[in-house]
Amino acid sequence: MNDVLDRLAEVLESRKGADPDSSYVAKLYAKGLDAILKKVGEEATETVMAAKDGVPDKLVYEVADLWFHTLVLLAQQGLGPRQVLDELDRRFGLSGLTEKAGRQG
Ligand SMILES: N=c1c2ncn([C@@H]3O[C@H](COP(=O)(O)OP(=O)(O)OP(=O)(O)O)[C@@H](O)[C@H]3O)c2ncn1[C@@H]1O[C@H](COP(=O)(O)O)[C@@H](O)[C@H]1O
Repeated sequence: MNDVLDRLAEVLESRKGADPDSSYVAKLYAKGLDAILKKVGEEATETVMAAKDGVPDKLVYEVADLWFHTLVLLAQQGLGPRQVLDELDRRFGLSGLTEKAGRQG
């Protein structure tokens, strides 16, 4: 599953320096950080509204838009999904240790 994120991250990287007229991502990069942050904010709001509507397909669609735009943000900042997945993995490891410690205590 992470393969999708890695492959998408590669595409996002390849759009750096691409023609903004031929690529949505290149256009976002050209507009700059504030424009990307605006999209992240909009997609977060649309995600909240979709959850409130209670339509599962709509929620999945909006979360995909949100994830996509956060990946664009990470790429623009010189980061990628790998760092986020590593952080989640680290927390998962920590919580695993906590549960283990709890069981032992
Ligand atoms: N996954 C996506 C993806 N998800 C959403 N979007 C775009 O994100 C925008 C979502 O914004 P909105 O829902 O607000 O729609 P909108 O009103 O058209 O948005 P704006 O033009 O106002 O920003 C739409 O224009 C979608 O086309 C995406 N655009 C591209 N990708 C992926 O990124 C790759 C590179 O895209 P290009 O740079 O266009 O080649 C593609 O191969 C895809 O895999």
